[in-house]
Amino acid sequence: MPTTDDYAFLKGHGTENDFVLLPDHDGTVHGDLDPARVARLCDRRAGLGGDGVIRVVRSAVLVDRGAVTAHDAGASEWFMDYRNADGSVSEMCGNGVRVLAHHLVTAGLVDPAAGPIAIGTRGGVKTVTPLGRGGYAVDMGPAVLLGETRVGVGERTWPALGVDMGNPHAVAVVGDLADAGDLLVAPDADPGLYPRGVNVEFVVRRDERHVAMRVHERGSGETRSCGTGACAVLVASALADGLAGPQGPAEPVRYRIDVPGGVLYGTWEPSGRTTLSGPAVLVASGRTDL
Ligand SMILES: N[C@@H](CCC[C@H](N)C(=O)O)C(=O)O
Repeated sequence: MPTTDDYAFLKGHGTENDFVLLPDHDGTVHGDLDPARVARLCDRRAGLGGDGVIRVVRSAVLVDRGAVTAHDAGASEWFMDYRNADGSVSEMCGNGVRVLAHHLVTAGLVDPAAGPIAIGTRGGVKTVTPLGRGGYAVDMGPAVLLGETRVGVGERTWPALGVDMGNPHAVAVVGDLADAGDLLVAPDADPGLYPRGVNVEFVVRRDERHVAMRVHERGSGETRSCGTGACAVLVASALADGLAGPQGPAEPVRYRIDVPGGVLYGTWEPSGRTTLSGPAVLVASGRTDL
């Protein structure tokens, strides 16, 4: 039976996409992670505040429970059990997986000298490589193109490209990032293409291979950054700029992606795989009674 002493947490962020981390190595503390509890933890006034919760748990625990597939866990020791701020489950989080890797390294739970850190996610295993000074590169896997679609905010609509990065995205090029309005409610999107909701990115060009984005995250609202969204934006931008075909580029294409909370770099490889680089920061640790 867990006590409040078990309820350890850490708080961290990647380009200000912020998360509550719940160490629960053997899955004995948080059970199935109640959605209402996640929402309370993420509440910015009555809770700790966060765009999502990451339960730090051994992959084998979730596989044994039938909570995730053996494919998603692969040979990883650690799993990113990710929840959005409203308690809903997401397959992947590109900023969160760097923050989790940083925690595993700083807590001595993995040896960074042993090579890239494999982390299980519901979007498959991701490998994270420390770059030094709190920077990490993540092999985000292939981007799967979902085709042309449309998104809307209020009366305005835009053409968008659907991209699956393990989780679903729609990327719309806009004239000005302010065109997306206050993003207090989820943009309109095609429920046929996105039966489980979608993360929507609005993009403007800044320079050659340099774009800026805002995002409305499924289950969390507007956030200061989204790593999977940045990779979707990378792919949509490279296609729009004629630097790649649907299968990927002939040579690696690298973009700088400015987000409200900082700067990310994404690379689309000829193999079709994408890599995301950016910072990971831990800001607090403690115990919560929530
Ligand atoms: N912030 C994340 C994505 C988090 C999950 C997303 N809201 C979803 O529901 O798919 C990122 O950095 O990728």
